[in-house]
Amino acid sequence: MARIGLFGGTFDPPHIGHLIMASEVKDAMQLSEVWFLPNSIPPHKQGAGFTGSEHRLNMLNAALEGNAAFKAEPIELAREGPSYTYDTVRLLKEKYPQHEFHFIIGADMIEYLPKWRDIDSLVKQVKFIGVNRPGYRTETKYPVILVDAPLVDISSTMLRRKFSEKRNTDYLLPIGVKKYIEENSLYGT
Ligand SMILES: Nc1ncnc2c1ncn2[C@@H]1O[C@H](COP(=O)(O)OP(=O)(O)OP(=O)(O)O)[C@@H](O)[C@H]1O
Ligand SMILES: O=C(O)c1ccc[n+]([C@@H]2O[C@H](COP(=O)([O-])O)[C@@H](O)[C@H]2O)c1
Repeated sequence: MARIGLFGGTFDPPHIGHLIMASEVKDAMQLSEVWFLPNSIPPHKQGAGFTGSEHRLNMLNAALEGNAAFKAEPIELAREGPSYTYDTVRLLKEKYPQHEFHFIIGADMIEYLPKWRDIDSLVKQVKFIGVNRPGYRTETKYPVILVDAPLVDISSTMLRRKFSEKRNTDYLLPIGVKKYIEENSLYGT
């Protein structure tokens, strides 16, 4: 049985905060791989306007290049409607009954867990691994295993703003992702 981390996100764009947390959780929880799940329609960002799935998947692949234990799993992109984690976990458990899945979330999502679809069943299906994030609390009534990772106060929102204002983004995201953004004129570049 392989221990797999599932890391869901919008990844618009992926940044080093995502990579550091995945890497720290992999080490702390002795995971063999982390599968990054770009969502199709983020359940709590509906109507917010985000970059198309194809660009987000391409940016994710660029971010994960060179790490054989990290891969993009576009399972949510194949489904219509909001990407509820409950549906994703059910499908993955059917497809890979031999794996033990751990779902990685940042502290903003720990706070939001009470609002997740079918959360009381979901916590029985998958182990939640929570990572600290500046400005958010990690206390919760749900069974979340906490992993302490170096705090990085970077968000995709901050990066989208920096790109649109033509400000410096060096070292905040992988160089391949930055190149992709500039080549495809994303975020007003
Ligand atoms: N700097 C960070 N520290 C800890 N957790 C993070 C960090 N950035 C993102 N996460 C977590 O990564 C997951 C995916 O996040 P997402 O792709 O929405 O990135 P984001 O930076 O929060 O994006 P946005 O600013 O657009 O809301 C979520 O569980 C989120 O809590
Ligand atoms: O299933 C839900 O109800 C639910 C509600 C909010 C967020 N999520 C998942 O949490 C992950 C992080 O979400 P986001 O929007 O911060 O990228 C992503 O995989 C989402 O699909 C899931």
